Amino acid sequence: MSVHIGAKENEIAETVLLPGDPLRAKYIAETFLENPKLYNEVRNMFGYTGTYKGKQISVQGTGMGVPSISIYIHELMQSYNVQNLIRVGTCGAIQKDVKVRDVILAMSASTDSQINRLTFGGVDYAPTADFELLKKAYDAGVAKGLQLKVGNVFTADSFYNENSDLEKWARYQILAIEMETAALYTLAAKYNRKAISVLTVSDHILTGEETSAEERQTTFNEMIEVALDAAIQ
Ligand SMILES: O=P(O)(O)O[C@H]1O[C@H](CO)[C@@H](O)[C@H]1O
Ligand SMILES: O=c1cc[nH]c(=O)[nH]1
Repeated sequence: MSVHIGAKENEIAETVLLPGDPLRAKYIAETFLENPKLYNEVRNMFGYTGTYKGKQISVQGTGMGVPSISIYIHELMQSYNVQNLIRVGTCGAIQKDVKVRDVILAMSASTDSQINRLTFGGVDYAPTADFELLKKAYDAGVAKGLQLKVGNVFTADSFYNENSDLEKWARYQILAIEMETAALYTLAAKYNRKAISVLTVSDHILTGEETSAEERQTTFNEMIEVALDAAIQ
């Protein structure tokens, strides 16, 4: 096992879905995977492996924010040789034409996290999705008839931030705010692995519109199916 993941060698698939919420990991495993086996309960950050349309897939909760996801994906890549990392997360929209319940593919991620500036001596690094996975996810969404939004998201270090200039981020074409993708793309690049973030708009930050619990579940299903269909292509 690694420090935070209690799986044995070979218990984790080479492709892993990564929700922030460990209960979303449980929901995905129990709803979409055949024969799901729980491999991690350390800190209740559930991880499961099962099969989807005949291919072995794992799903691992990451917790919220850059430090938390960084721990899990580091250990998945370094201790379990995971090759494909697909975040399935929620986000808050900041563009008028991005609606609650839309599914977003994050082509790139801007951030106020200092993690890359610390790594690169104050120089900016551009965290970017893997093109192959991005295309697979896009094709999977189109095949399902979804109007996907594709573009730059913003990975924020704080959920409650009084100082963020959302109008400026929107003017610079940021689609939505979430809290992990910049770290996912940067660490995947560091270890030469493939990563994509597939996000559901759970709320609209400008209008205050939110999804109901039931609507969230249905919309989450679309995001999860896009991620799983991209994983098996
Ligand atoms: O729904 P998840 O995947 O946790 O993603 C979003 O939700 C959390 C904030 O509520 C942050 O982790 C943010 O990135
Ligand atoms: O990080 C997040 C996630 C969902 N909604 C937000 O406003 N922010």
